[in-house]
Amino acid sequence: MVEMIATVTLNPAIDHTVYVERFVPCSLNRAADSEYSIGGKGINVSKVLAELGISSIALGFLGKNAGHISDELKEMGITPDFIEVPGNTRTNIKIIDRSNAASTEVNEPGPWITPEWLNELKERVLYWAERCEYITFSGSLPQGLNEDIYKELIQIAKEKGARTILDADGESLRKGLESAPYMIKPNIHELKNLVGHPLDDEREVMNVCNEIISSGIEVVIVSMGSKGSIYADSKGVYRAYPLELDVKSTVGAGDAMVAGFLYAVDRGFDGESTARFAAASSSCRIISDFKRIREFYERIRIERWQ
Ligand SMILES: Nc1ncnc2c1ncn2[C@@H]1O[C@H](COP(=O)(O)OP(=O)(O)OP(=O)(O)O)[C@@H](O)[C@H]1O
Ligand SMILES: O=P(O)(O)OC[C@@]1(O)O[C@H](CO)[C@@H](O)[C@@H]1O
Repeated sequence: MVEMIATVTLNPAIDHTVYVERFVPCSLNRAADSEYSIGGKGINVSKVLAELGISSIALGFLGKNAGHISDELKEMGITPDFIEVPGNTRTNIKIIDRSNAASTEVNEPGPWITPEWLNELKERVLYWAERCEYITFSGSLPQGLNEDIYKELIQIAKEKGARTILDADGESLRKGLESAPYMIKPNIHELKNLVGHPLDDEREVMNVCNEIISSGIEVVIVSMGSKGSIYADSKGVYRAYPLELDVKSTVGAGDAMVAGFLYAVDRGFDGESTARFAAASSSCRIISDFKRIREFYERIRIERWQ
């Protein structure tokens, strides 16, 4: 059993999700429904872990407007250990078109983080890395942080013996890889950005995964939205095909995959079962119902590719 898991969200968010019957750009759209939820990728991982019965510690920066995030996390059984910073936590807008479940997202940049606050965060990562078996680092960077921040934090966590998981994009992902995290979960767009060319053939995606594994990263899961996912470790590569579901929103589906991966690791699953469980967890996220996880776990179609 995993001793403890910490999630790091440097740039949390309040997600304002607006549902419209049919989204028309450049016109007046009327909301059929609207909701606010606490988010940011690491916080979402913690929330799904809680759904799956696993407690976690949530770290990062919170602005003056976001004290309620810690309260809500506590109510879910998650331990918040955020640093309160001047400025506001961002509000990210998610417009969901109910006719096809497509999402249009507008994410704010987030508050400005000074070197002083960053040093405090490094102290907390160091503290929790000594006590946790796994630490996830997910999402975009708030203003003022350098793109090598994940590289540095992963190094700190690894030196204290924690296994690290990175879900990032662009330069922060590229630099983070230099510290060889235990696992990464790029989506297909992030992987294309990383390699710098299109990846139209899925076998090519597999080859890129194999290259990443040979560079010292132990597990790669590439999520491909409605096309499913590819899981790779040193023992095998698995292709998971998606279920046809009545999608409510795909926002946070990738974070649910990371949480599903951690659950599987916690239970000592093999590669195939881990790929299956991570996919099942993301399927639950998109219909907002984690009670069906066992059913989805059984139903997901998996092929061994290597
Ligand atoms: N439309 C869909 N139908 C079925 N499954 C889906 C759909 N969209 C996403 N999924 C499932 O969720 C997984 C993760 O999706 P995706 O690749 O969109 O993650 P992501 O881009 O990291 O998302 P986010 O950043 O919002 O967390 C997919 O691999 C798949 O299993
Ligand atoms: O701007 P980032 O940090 O890349 O992504 C933030 C975000 O879009 O990711 C989550 C879904 O994965 C949302 O809760 C949140 O709004």
